[in-house]
Amino acid sequence: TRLYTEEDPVVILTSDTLKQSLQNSSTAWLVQFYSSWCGHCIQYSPTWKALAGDVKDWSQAILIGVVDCAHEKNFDICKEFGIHFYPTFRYFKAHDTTNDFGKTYRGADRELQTVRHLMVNILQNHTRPNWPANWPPLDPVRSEDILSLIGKKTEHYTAVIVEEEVSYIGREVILDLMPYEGLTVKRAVNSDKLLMEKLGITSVPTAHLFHPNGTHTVMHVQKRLRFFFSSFLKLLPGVHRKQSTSSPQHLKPGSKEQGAQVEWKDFTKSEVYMADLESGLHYLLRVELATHKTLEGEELKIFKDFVTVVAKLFPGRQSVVKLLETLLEWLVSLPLEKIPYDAILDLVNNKMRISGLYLSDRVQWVGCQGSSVALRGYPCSLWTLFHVLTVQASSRPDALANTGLEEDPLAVLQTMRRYIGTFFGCQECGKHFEEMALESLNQVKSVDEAVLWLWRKHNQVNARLAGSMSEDPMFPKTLWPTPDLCPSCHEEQDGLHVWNEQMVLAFLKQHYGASNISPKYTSSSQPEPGPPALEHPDAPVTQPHGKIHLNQNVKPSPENHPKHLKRTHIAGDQETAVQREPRPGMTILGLGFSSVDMSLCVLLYALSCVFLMVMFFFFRVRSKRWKSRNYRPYV
Ligand SMILES: Cc1cc2nc3c(=O)[nH]c(=O)nc-3n(C[C@H](O)[C@H](O)[C@H](O)COP(=O)(O)OP(=O)(O)OC[C@H]3O[C@@H](n4cnc5c(N)ncnc54)[C@H](O)[C@@H]3O)c2cc1C
Repeated sequence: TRLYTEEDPVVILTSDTLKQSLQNSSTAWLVQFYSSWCGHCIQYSPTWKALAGDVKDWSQAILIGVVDCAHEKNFDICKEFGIHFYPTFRYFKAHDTTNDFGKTYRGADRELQTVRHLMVNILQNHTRPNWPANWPPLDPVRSEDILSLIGKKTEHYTAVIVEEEVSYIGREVILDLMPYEGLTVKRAVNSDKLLMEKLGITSVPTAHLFHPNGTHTVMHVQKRLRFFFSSFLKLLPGVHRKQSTSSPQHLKPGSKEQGAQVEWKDFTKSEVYMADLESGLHYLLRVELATHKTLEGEELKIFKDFVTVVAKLFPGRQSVVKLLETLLEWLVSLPLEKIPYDAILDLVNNKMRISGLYLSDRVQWVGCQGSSVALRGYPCSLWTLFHVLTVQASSRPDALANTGLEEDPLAVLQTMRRYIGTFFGCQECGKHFEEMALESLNQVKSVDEAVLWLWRKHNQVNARLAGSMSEDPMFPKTLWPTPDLCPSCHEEQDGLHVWNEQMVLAFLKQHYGASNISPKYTSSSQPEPGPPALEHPDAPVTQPHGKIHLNQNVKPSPENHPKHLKRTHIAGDQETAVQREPRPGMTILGLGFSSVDMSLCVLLYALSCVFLMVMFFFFRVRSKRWKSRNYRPYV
């Protein structure tokens, strides 16, 4: 196997792509020529990958590449570039037309922080003569340029990092923020006495933030580290990742899309919202599952396990938990090998009108709302649901007793893995998740490790998707929890950001714990229980039978979209509805019988047949015995 794959944040270069990538490139390059059989290269590969991940946001200025010189295809190109030893590190300037073979880095120190500083130097010095117009300056700015901002209204924020001349933090933060718009980051040095005096700075590094309205404040971060400064700036309101021209246009909160008013719901990042969890369950049970007409075999088992885990662990409202428990009882007690989806839907819709069971069919994204209808929503709620479930499994160890899943620290994660692989509409996501599970799930030995595993993998997905089309510019994908949510979770070791996992675990248990789930925006319109609903299948489709109302905030992605559902826009009613085809049922004497009714009938019929047969044989045996006992032959 190769040391680097497409999944890594490095650019894999070959004889076909190396020269054309380097020549007159809009970015500088730092390329490692390695050999996959060289022990040093193998040992060094995790550092190189970590470095590439660490500077992923710098990619408009400098890219990290690799060339495998042990690959037959690259023999000639490595010879042409004069590579004699492995690994060899070469850097190449941006906009270079000379076709040279780059400069070799000969330093013995290849630690991540040293190489990152080298990259800053490459950019600053090596590229200085023909500095690309779209690159932010890395040299310190003059005090006049900063002091002139005081009291001046501007269109965006300006952040000024004031530090020692030799410090790299300012330049690293400038590069970290390169793909973002809505702010400019500058660097100043503490030898600028006028600036120090005017801004009242007594210790460095520090940062000042000039707001668009002309005011300026000290940037309050819990730790004066690169990651804290960068993270603070990325999360400022109005600061978001630049969108490529092909990306969809995004909404500002409260703006209009397709004529429908998107009602923005205020929320806080430090809470989890029951409305998201319930909307996710609604989507899962009534939309995603609807693509499977019947459940049987492995699919049925996976669904049963999913319902078991959710019914036992979901810290939801009583009406929802009762509904899930009823669904579970029904699935467990019916010895059917094949269950039509419609029967499940009838239960989810509480067709039997059992008092106190209810799952709203309105989609209300709150913490999961996106700046556009196509972003966030369901997948966000699914992550949230599983984080909540892993935390519940660790805080309520007996909750899964007598389910067959007790004693298994992996119960929630395995259920999630199988659900995602079998039912989750985004197949690619399922494939990636399965790869991650195959790689390390077997190392999870306790329920606490399960909580951390899911957090780690979710961050891995965030890192992979940062800057991709599915990222909501208003909710950039970053390492989570961000320092504003959990300062003690973050530390720095040898210039590299590291997690304090003990703190992360404590934070996850608090954040996803039952007491941090806010009931705000949950719908309370529970219908009054009435007599069991017997409907004519041809009658106008009314809720809850068959018609699923989604408000404008939901738009299943094409891959999630059930094929047999018709999407319609209801004119005048700013609501998108998904209307199901009329379901096959049975009409007797004008009365409609649902699949639940039918299966109960069949079950009762079978039971009464068995009962009658038992009675028949019982009396036959008794009458034989009676006859033989009382038989007196008359001779
Ligand atoms: C299992 C799974 C696999 C996926 N794979 C892909 C994929 O391969 N490609 C793709 O394009 N999309 C994938 N998605 C969708 C993608 O991960 C996001 O869910 C989607 O883009 C919406 O992003 P979001 O901004 O709402 O944040 P999400 O990533 O959905 O996160 C939801 C919320 O969880 C919290 N959070 C963020 N990170 C963490 C963490 N590390 N630990 C705990 N909580 C956290 C935050 O509050 C965040 O708002 C996947 C979704 C799932 C459920």
